[in-house]
Amino acid sequence: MPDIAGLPARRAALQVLDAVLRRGETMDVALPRAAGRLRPADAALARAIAGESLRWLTDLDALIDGATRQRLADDAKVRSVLRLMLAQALRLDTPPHAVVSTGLELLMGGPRRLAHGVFSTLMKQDVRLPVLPSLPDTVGDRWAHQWPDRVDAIRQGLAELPPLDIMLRDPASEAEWAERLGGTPLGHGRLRLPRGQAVTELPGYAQGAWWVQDMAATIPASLLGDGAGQRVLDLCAAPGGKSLQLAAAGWEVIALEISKRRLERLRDNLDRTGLAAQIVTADALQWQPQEKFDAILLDAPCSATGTCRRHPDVLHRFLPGRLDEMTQLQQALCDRAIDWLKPGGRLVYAVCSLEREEGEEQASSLASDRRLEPQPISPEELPASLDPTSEGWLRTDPGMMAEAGGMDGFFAARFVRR
Ligand SMILES: C[S@@+](CC[C@H](N)C(=O)[O-])C[C@H]1O[C@@H](n2cnc3c(N)ncnc32)[C@H](O)[C@@H]1O
Repeated sequence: MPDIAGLPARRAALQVLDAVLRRGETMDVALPRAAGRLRPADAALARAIAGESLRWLTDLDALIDGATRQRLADDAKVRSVLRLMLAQALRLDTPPHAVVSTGLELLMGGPRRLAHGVFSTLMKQDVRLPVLPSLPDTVGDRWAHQWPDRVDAIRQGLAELPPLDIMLRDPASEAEWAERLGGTPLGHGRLRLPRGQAVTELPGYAQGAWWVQDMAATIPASLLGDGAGQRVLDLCAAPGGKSLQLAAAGWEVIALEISKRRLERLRDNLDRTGLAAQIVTADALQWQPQEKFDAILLDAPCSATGTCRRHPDVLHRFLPGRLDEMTQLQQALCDRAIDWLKPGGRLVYAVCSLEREEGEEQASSLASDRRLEPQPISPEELPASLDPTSEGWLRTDPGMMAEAGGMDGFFAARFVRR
């Protein structure tokens, strides 16, 4: 029997939720596997349902728990199906009859009456989600402690899907592309477009005039400035937005990355934009360069909690116990990067993390390294709405520039090799 309309998208969304919550996979890995063979519209719907379920998971669970006499196990299939059903009704404005027909189908041979009862009760009660998404305790408690003045703004930034930010290959063409694409110029070749567009269909994509990159993610590479005649090592390079930026700024780029799979995106983007970088697939902890570099960008592997607006799965995959392992890896990478710099060479250390251990604390320890001298970031180097910290570092979070659509959480600090 053929599937009822819309069922494949819901089935894929359920698989993604399961992969993220039970196996700790990223949505970016789980989605292509679950939805890769679907029509583009169904794949987009699967992404939207899974994404909104993860963004509002804590609040959806509170609604489910309020409507069940016996608490459903965290990993019960019926709980996940209810999460998807409620996310569609409360966030995506899907008509209840479509939510019910597709949702119950996912529970063939299972507790369909229970799911139907819970969903109908909540709809009759006309329940609503809170204004700000509640955070899972693991990150909520940390951020309330680490960012007491920012945590509500961060939740506000998380509440809505982010706009589409792009970076132009030629920053001087900002006004032209702003008009052609109907975007808002953010300065230095950054443009902000309304969300929900088919990226590959937009003017300029096929010709490689731009690539997708969150506004905050564009800042670390820009801190190395113009690179004409100089060599830069992009130490953890994939999927490669920063390598493209560096190549566009005239640097001779050596893009090193351990993951072959993640490098495919960089290769595609280089082909499309006509920019050049030498790609090295290697473990940075084993590799040795032949010559030293004028600059190194270390966009280190991290918990990625700063990207929670675009990747709400990070909120549920965050394991405080893994932070030590991550910070040790970051330190080891920094240590090698310092040795590979020419005297006077610059190091930018960056992470897309809101965890101080991965950002501010790493920068403090680099500042006390005798081989390095801090090179503070000046306000003129940053987009108009941002200021450096008192230490001369960059710190962004998803609650900043909220009225204009927010930005990812990022940390960056710059140093010079003595
Ligand atoms: C934050 S991401 C880099 C994002 C990238 N700079 C960009 O702008 O698209 C960190 C990257 O480090 C890579 N990585 C992790 N450990 C590594 C290692 N030992 N050697 C090289 N790359 C590594 C990961 O595979 C991941 O792609």
